[in-house]
Amino acid sequence: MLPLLTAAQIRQVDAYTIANEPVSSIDLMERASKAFVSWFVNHFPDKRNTISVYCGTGNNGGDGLAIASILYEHGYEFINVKIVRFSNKVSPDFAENLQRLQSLNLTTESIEQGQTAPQETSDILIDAILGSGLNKPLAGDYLELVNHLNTLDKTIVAVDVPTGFYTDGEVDSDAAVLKADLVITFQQPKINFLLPESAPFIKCWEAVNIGLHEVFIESLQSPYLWVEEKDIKAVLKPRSRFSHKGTFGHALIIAGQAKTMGAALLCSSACVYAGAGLTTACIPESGLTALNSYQAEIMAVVRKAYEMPELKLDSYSTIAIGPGLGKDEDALALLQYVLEEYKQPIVVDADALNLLAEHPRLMADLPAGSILTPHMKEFDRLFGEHSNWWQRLQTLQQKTQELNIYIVLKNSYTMVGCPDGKVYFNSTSNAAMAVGGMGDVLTGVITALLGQKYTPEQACVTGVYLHGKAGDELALPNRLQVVLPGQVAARIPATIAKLL
Ligand SMILES: NC(=O)C1=CN([C@@H]2O[C@H](COP(=O)(O)OP(=O)(O)OC[C@H]3O[C@@H](n4cnc5c(N)ncnc54)[C@H](O)[C@@H]3O)[C@@H](O)[C@H]2O)[C@@H](O)CC1
Ligand SMILES: Nc1ncnc2c1ncn2[C@@H]1O[C@H](COP(=O)(O)OP(=O)(O)O)[C@@H](O)[C@H]1O
Ligand SMILES: [K+]
Repeated sequence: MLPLLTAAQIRQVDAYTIANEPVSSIDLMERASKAFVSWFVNHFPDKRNTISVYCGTGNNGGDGLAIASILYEHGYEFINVKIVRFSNKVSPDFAENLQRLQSLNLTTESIEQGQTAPQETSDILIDAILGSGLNKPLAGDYLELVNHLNTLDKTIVAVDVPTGFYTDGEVDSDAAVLKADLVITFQQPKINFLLPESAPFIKCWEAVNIGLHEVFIESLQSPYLWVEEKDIKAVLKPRSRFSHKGTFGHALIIAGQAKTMGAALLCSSACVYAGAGLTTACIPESGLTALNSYQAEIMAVVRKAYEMPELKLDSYSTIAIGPGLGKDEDALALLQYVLEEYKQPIVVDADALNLLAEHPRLMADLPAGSILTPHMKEFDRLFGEHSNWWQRLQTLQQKTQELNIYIVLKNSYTMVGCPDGKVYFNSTSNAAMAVGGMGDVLTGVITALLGQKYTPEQACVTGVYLHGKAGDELALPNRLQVVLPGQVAARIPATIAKLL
């Protein structure tokens, strides 16, 4: 897991690395700039590109100067360096890199205070004006320059952070930010890159490792963690030779209504594909034929209106409740029954979440370690309206600790909040997965993993990763704009196989 740090923590790590590793500040800057260029060259291999590098006079600008030199040495000939001299403060590494640059045959020009931005003829602009040192919203000359550059319709590649963008804390949707087509960021994605409010400012980003002191990074104990493939590989367990269906748990999925049987089918089917030994769906009578024809492997317990089905809850190793369940009295009675009778962690999704929101007293009855899987709207119904995602992230940490549960807050970088306050950010999934029913599949996958004796934390983190990865494997190679939930469910075994 890659710890995600705030800007203040990153400054600490930079300083610690320089003090404790055999690397000077200027060499660390050189390392970062080389890492930037190695990605840049991948994206823009044509050396005839005309490139303007806008450099502030702090360390972000220092990176910009080093990047200009390295690009030039790589054979990019058409480089203009534009030094934004709006401040009299100059960082030592900036000054040193400026001196180094002067030995190369590169055109540099300065943009002075109060001066309007000069003509721009380059195709690509590299933004090294301000980075993680941002400490107030842009104003004055900076604001004017950024607004002007935003009107030019050029390809903008930001160094570390787009100028004007806060890497943590609340993001103002009206903020003045130099909008980046690509951000090549150092060491780790910045926390706010992972929240939807970054969308207007950042089209895409890449993180490049610059070798900051990893032991010190760990020692900061950031609650925010980025999940990588190696983390999932370390958790997934291959099946042993003498295993049998009883080894992998019996999952009960309480879901579906006449008009929303699809949710029950998708959820139960995903549970089967994600490896549950046995899967039983508790569904309305009207859905039985659909269930049997959709997936022969699923067993059924039939519900009749106004009648509690006979459920021997203790015979199940795990229970999920909610997809397509509806919110009528029967649904509420079922939820209450499960909360009263079942003492192991359960998975609560969709309508069961909405029932919890309408009857918040029930939340105290959730078995310890249970998993809620809301999307943004369900989350706000449960815990109140939020005006931004940073606030939602804080509530996620607060509620998981208070209720001793896990919350999977679904998004393009789905967050898994844990009872100890940790939050995992998922690195898989894509917009082709924005299709109704996709969440039902996720619930099925998490439930199956829980039944296979993964801990609730592992079930959430691994389930979210596998679900997104299956969607990526289906959509990305062929640039599909749409993948269907049923396809994602059926893909899960192949996704797991690849990781094992
Ligand atoms: N050794 C290091 O510390 C490393 C730093 N790196 C680079 O250094 C950057 C951070 O550098 P700095 O801390 O020098 O900060 P920046 O270069 O981001 O900003 C420079 C200075 O501008 C001022 N400023 C902030 N917000 C402003 C605003 N709205 N209007 C006007 N002035 C403002 C601040 O005094 C700030 O220190 C990173 O983003 C990264 O690019 C990399 O070279 C990796 C190593
Ligand atoms: N733009 C996107 N990028 C990445 N993942 C997405 C995107 N849109 C949706 N998803 C994923 O699809 C699922 C949608 O869940 P949800 O909204 O509950 O769907 P439903 O209620 O229809 O089943 C979530 O796991 C979410 O992470
Ligand atoms: K920048």
